[in-house]
Amino acid sequence: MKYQSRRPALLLLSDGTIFHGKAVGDKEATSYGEVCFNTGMTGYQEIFTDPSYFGQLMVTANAHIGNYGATDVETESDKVKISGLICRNFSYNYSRKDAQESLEQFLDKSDLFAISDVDTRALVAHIRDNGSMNALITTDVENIEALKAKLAEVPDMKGLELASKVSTKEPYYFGEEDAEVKIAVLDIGIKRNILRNLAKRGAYVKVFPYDTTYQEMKSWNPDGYFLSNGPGDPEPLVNAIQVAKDIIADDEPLFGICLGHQVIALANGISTYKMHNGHRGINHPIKNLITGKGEITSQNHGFSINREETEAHPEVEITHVHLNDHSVAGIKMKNKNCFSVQYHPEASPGPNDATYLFDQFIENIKSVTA
Ligand SMILES: NC(=O)CC[C@H](N)C(=O)O
Repeated sequence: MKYQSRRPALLLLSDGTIFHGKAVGDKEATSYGEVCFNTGMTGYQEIFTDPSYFGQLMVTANAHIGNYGATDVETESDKVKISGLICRNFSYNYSRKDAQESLEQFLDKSDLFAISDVDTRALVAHIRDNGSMNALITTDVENIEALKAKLAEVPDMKGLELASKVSTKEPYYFGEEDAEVKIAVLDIGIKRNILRNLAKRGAYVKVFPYDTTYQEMKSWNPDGYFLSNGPGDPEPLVNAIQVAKDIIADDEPLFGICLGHQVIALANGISTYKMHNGHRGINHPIKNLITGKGEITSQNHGFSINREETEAHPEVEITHVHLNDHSVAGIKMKNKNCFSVQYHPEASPGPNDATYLFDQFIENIKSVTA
């Protein structure tokens, strides 16, 4: 049954282009979101559960998805966060000793709708040339005109606040209580591997909901602060930007990743913009301008910070640059204990070239607590 008579499905882009495929699974479904592609060859489970992808339809550029199955540890949050999956070949079978279930079973638990047998090479080229846009995937292949009207109502990613949709509702702790340093995290969509990386370096972490104020975080008496990755446009994150401003004003140790990096830039009056196409993959080249060394990094972002404004800023220095398009990949504040990167040192998936940034953060904290 799985290999025969599969339901026809299609992808409709907001520019009217249609790509045909087949539904994975047997249900009727329609899913909406901003279409984006990830070029990583592995790490699909980590990608699908990354909260930064909330509200996005994911195209996997790799030709085979699902062939190494799923586990309950290769996850970056409690459930699948992408709004739909578009792939070339979906593997119902899997082959790996440690896998616990098939990708189909794993996606079913989050009720995720996926379509396969799509010409993803043509699709990726289309999105690359025409830029990011909203789209839908559906099994309702006879009702395109009605679906077009619904697609037109899907909000644009630019200006969209999504952190509140994925942030924790209640504060929680991570790591050992008797750890050397205490770090307060503002959760605007955090990936688990960031928490693992902090705890592994001797930090006890308290994770706060997205709308927590600096004063509330400070009352826990942390040694340092962290602003997480997350979905959506950074600009509407009024509270997070205020929290960053307050931390910087008090000159407390601060580190930000991806959305957190963009929030730190906005707190410094540097604007952000929506990229033609984001960076999503696990082989993005970065140059560290302080050491002169190259890094291969994991990336997932559709917004970026304004390069000219950063260069002209008297208190902010560019520390890392993306070698493909020279966009800003990292900054630090010249006279404050604050730095951030646009990419993902926690990888998951991806290479570990940049994990030194977590060591640097712990050193930054210890330099003031010692
Ligand atoms: N991974 C992230 O934190 C992504 C940040 C932001 N949502 C962007 O797309 O640029």
